[in-house]
Amino acid sequence: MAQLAFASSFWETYDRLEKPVKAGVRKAMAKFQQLPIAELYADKGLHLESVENARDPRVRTIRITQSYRGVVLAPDDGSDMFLLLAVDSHDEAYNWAAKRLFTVNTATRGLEVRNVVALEELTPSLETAAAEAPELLFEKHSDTVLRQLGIDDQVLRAARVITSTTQLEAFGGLLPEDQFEVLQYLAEGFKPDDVYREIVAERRPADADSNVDDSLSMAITNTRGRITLVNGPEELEEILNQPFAVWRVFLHRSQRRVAYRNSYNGSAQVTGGPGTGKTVVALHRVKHLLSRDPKARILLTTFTNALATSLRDNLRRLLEDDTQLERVEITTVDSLAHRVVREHTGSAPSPIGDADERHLWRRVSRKLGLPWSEQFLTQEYRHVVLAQNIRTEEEYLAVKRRGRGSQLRTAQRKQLWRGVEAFHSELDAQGKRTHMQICAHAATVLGAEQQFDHVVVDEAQDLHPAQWRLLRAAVPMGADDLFITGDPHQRIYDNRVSLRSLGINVTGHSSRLRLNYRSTAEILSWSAKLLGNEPVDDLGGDGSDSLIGYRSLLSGRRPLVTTHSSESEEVAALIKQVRSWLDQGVLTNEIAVCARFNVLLDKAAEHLQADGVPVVRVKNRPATEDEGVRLATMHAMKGLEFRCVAVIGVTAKALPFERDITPHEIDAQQHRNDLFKQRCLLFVACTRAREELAVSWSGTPSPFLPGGTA
Ligand SMILES: Nc1ncnc2c1ncn2[C@@H]1O[C@H](COP(=O)(O)OP(=O)(O)OP(=O)(O)O)[C@@H](O)[C@H]1O
Repeated sequence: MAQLAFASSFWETYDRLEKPVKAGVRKAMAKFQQLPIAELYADKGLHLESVENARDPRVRTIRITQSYRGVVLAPDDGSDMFLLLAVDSHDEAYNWAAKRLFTVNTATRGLEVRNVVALEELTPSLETAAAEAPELLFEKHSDTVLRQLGIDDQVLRAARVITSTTQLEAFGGLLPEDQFEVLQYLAEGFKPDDVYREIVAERRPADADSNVDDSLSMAITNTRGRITLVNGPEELEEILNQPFAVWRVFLHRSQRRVAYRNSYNGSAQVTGGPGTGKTVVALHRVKHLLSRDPKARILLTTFTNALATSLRDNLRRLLEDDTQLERVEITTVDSLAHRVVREHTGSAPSPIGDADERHLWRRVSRKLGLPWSEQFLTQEYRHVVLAQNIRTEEEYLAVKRRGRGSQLRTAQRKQLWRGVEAFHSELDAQGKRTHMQICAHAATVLGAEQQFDHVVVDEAQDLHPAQWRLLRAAVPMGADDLFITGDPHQRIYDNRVSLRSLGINVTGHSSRLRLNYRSTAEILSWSAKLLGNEPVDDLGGDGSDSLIGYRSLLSGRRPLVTTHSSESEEVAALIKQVRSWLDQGVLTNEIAVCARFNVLLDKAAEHLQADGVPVVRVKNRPATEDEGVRLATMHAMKGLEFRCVAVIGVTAKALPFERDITPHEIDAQQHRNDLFKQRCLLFVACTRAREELAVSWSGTPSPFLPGGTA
């Protein structure tokens, strides 16, 4: 009987295989566990055969279905260990198999794979270009140093022609995994000793100096981060049957590298477009921190209660040991603030909702005859007063109103401050506080107690400075204090911060993920156009961010974009669309219908139910397995994902929604920010779709939509 192992390259696409192909994988793998090696080779159904012109003679293919082949690495060391590398359509599988070479890293002793054909083709032309280059990326490191870190002859030759980190990243997919990571660390300015400690020492087996076994089976056993060994039929069944569980076992190297870096000398930040696995990385970071220090207490935050519930479920699945979960508080920043204030004062704070806050500002404005709208006042209070923690009139008169595009002279500021005081008195009279005030209060309490050793923040792009102050106060400043993940392109609440000014410095510890695991390339490229050409402020407020290099390896149908003559016609078309997805075998809980406002969702719900389709509101926090097409406003779609998504009512009236847009003449900067926030909202909604996206409207379409309708 053979021993089975699975490589990360296989898992990266496994989830996307059609059901019959997955069944074929299960059947083929079961044979490996049942048949003696000689019978495996003789088995007509499996058809285990070598690949003509393969660069690695140990590469074989197996039959999965009529049109799909699996690629495996067969033992040549007398062992019975087979490694499943990939499953793809017939021609793709052979093409992939023929170009790959597998080697054992001399330093980490792990098994690595390279695209040897592409490397051979590319290196000579780059050598010519490098001869002219003013600077080479690795010129300060000698061959000896690079070799000690596991760089072999072919990679050394390639490394010697690389001129920039962009070029290194472009090379990345071709290079052996551990060696590429070593080069990335060096390119980031790490000293060779630190790279040895972070990568080589972490992975090299303890007995590597005395045991020089370089056999395939030993290398496979040594490669824990990229290869899973599977023992027995039950484990096989479990690993192949868990939907969406792949991320638990394998991280892409760009993800692993940030999640499992032993330690950051301070805070760290990970950005990336939708679906690049930021949440996955945050969860693995928590796992790493828990395992590294058996006493560590961790705060893991996200933006909504629904996302906190899903984080808890996923973390429970990821951790091997249930007691570890007890050391993690998983919550939203507002709930944390609420708890801290409640525990400190002995009574629960009473927060005021957004609508009531606006209403209160309207009252104050009218009462004092202020010349500003409630919207202007709400934003001034939020983006200036609370953001910069302004407590007195003197502070307000002196403050730089960052991010605001209107001027306020001293007399106007004095007048506005009267408004702030009146607003506070009204709140006091009602015994209420805004969420941000509760956060500010909690920050002062936590500052004295510091209840956590590490803080991991997901969906960081929408946090207000008051919320950041609370997070900063929750953990002592030092190594691995905050680990932050977020995407500035998904900023839907227009909170901009300077992390540095809040005592959070991620300089030198900032990484970007570029590979999208969720959506097809067709959905991504269409959705990216929704953002227009506005520069996007980065997460920490130090510069701008972009989606350059952001891509998906998955492909599928182009988004279906349709216009309708009336809302009723649009809803009727929606019912048809949902029916067609259900007919294709998509489950109700894998479909979401999303609109800007609840009125249209109510209408959609009514018609879907009348047609016999069960529905459930995302805000009611259904369990993952609960039946029902998910209905959500665009805001509630944050962080979620579904196989099929219908975004309806994308009209010029809804997006942009005029009431939420500051008029240009009142504040030009805020006007731009408000508009962009709504573009982001549509972008977030559309990028929740894994396989199919349908976008529709009736009447005049939203100007945010890329031109052309179906
Ligand atoms: N290494 C991986 N292998 C396979 N699937 C992965 C991997 N990393 C992430 N995924 C899958 O990709 C999808 C998106 O991941 P995740 O939600 O972490 O992305 P995100 O960057 O947080 O997205 P968003 O910003 O849009 O909320 C999930 O289905 C996740 O399971």
